[in-house]
Amino acid sequence: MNALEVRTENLTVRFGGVPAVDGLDLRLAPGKIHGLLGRNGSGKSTLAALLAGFRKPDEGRVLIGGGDLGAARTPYEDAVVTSRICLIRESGDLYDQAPVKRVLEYAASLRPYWDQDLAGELLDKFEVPTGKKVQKLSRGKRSALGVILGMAGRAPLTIFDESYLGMDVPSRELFYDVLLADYTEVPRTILLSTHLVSEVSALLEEVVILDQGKLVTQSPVDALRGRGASLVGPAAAVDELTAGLAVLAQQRLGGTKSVTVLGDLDDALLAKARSAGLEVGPVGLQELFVHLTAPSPKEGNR
Ligand SMILES: Nc1ncnc2c1ncn2[C@@H]1O[C@H](COP(=O)(O)OP(=O)(O)OP(=O)(O)O)[C@@H](O)[C@H]1O
Repeated sequence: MNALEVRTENLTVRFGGVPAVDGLDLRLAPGKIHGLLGRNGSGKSTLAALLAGFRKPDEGRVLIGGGDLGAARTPYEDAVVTSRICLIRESGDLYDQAPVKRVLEYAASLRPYWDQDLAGELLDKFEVPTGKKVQKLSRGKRSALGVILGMAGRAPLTIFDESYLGMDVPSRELFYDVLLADYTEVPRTILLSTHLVSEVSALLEEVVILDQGKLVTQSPVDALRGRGASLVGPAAAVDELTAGLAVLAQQRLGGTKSVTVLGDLDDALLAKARSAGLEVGPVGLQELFVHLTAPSPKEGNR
């Protein structure tokens, strides 16, 4: 498996003295699909640019190693490392005046692991016309082109920074399917930066959550989802069993209620819930994300 490992040490970038990425110590294990989650302005794009070597940190460092690179090195101004990293941003970073086929040829010339057959297959699937200039593509087709470049590049570290936001729901679904199928065939380290948490949660193995440039948590998804539970069933029974617990979210439909609680449920409570006919499951990633990144009452906007 040619997948890169990413580490950051005290990684910091400031704009006008205000930190956008603030002392991050991270490790992205090789060969996994990681989610980079955070609210608007939390530092996701800045972090993605740092990992890809597009930007120099003000403090600390990024270390990329493993796969065919071997010993870890910093990506900034290192062409060997950056040729193995593909960052696709929402803007696309595409040359507007060029026809799609030129953009693809250019990407193929830069990317050591480029797969032309995959590119062709994805162009058909996403129905992106190769003869048109990039400038003439709709927003959704530009996003699809970004996704095609990111997937066909098969870079050992591939980062999608909200690059698929311009796509409609069926196209995003297609992207998730294509990503999973190709990752299974050719495992690499993938980082998906997004706030569409519920859409991508099934794809993710690990998540990094940022808030105001700081690390809130880095965890395998299963461990994170185990930090709480959801109980669904007759409203009266759900209310009785969740009284006094930390409730993250609740929903009622007729006589049925669903409540998400934080914290471990003890065995006695779980047994009671099951005997009352309630369904007990793990907490949703989106609900946890909202909880973990909720502004504290004293904080204003940045
Ligand atoms: N070039 C820049 N100049 C000044 N401030 C910047 C610049 N780029 C980012 N910032 C600021 O840094 C912080 C983090 O921005 P960043 O774009 O990394 O967040 P994000 O999580 O990607 O946000 P979003 O989800 O809205 O895209 C924000 O406060 C933003 O205003």
